[in-house]
Amino acid sequence: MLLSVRAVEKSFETTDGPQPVLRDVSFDLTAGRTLALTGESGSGKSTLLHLVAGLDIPDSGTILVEGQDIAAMGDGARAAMRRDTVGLVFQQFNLIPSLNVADNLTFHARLAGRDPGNIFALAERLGLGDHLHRFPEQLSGGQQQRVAIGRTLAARPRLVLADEPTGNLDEATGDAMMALMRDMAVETGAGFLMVTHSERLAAMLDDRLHLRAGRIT
Ligand SMILES: Nc1ncnc2c1ncn2[C@@H]1O[C@H](COP(=O)(O)OP(=O)(O)OP(=O)(O)O)[C@@H](O)[C@H]1O
Repeated sequence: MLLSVRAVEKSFETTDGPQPVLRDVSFDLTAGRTLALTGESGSGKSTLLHLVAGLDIPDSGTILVEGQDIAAMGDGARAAMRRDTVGLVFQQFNLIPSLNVADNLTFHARLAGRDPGNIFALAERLGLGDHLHRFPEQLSGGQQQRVAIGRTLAARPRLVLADEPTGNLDEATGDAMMALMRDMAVETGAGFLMVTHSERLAAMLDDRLHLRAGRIT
């Protein structure tokens, strides 16, 4: 199994004491499948995605990525897992301002020691074919977002995690980018987990997980 989440609980400390954010969350994601994570604002979606990405640790329960318990890993092993196995697409693009589009697109693949593949073909697919030599500040927000998506996918992660990755794009471009992310993830045999508020985007994926007040419903 690519991803197994079992009985995960997570609370955050507040001035009123610990506030439970995730309660008894369990699900699986198989390689090659796509899963939408939906739920109202504050239901715990981003918190769950951060835990799966190894950016935070659950209070109890287990998260296995390719059979490895990420809470049991040391910091170094968790960082290596994030670099080698997981690809993140967040709303903040975090492009490297001093690198042009071509070098931003290949950056993560090189960090992970992978061949980024045909960057021209990737740029064409992203609608960035004419922009490979531009720098991030010379791109629109939507174009920067497409670079961020392409950079993640060029590293061919086995688990692709996305948090509202098309939030800054118009509907048609957002749908096209979602389809591209989904297709590229599936083509490489990866699993794809995406947080979204959009019923339309959720319906484009194989399966759906809905959170209400931290529980799967
Ligand atoms: N680091 C933190 N410290 C304290 N509380 C937090 C922290 N991170 C999240 N929370 C709280 O946990 C709850 C769930 O937040 P989370 O960001 O996971 O929700 P979400 O479903 O992704 O919401 P949205 O759709 O608005 O992004 C919220 O009540 C939030 O205030």
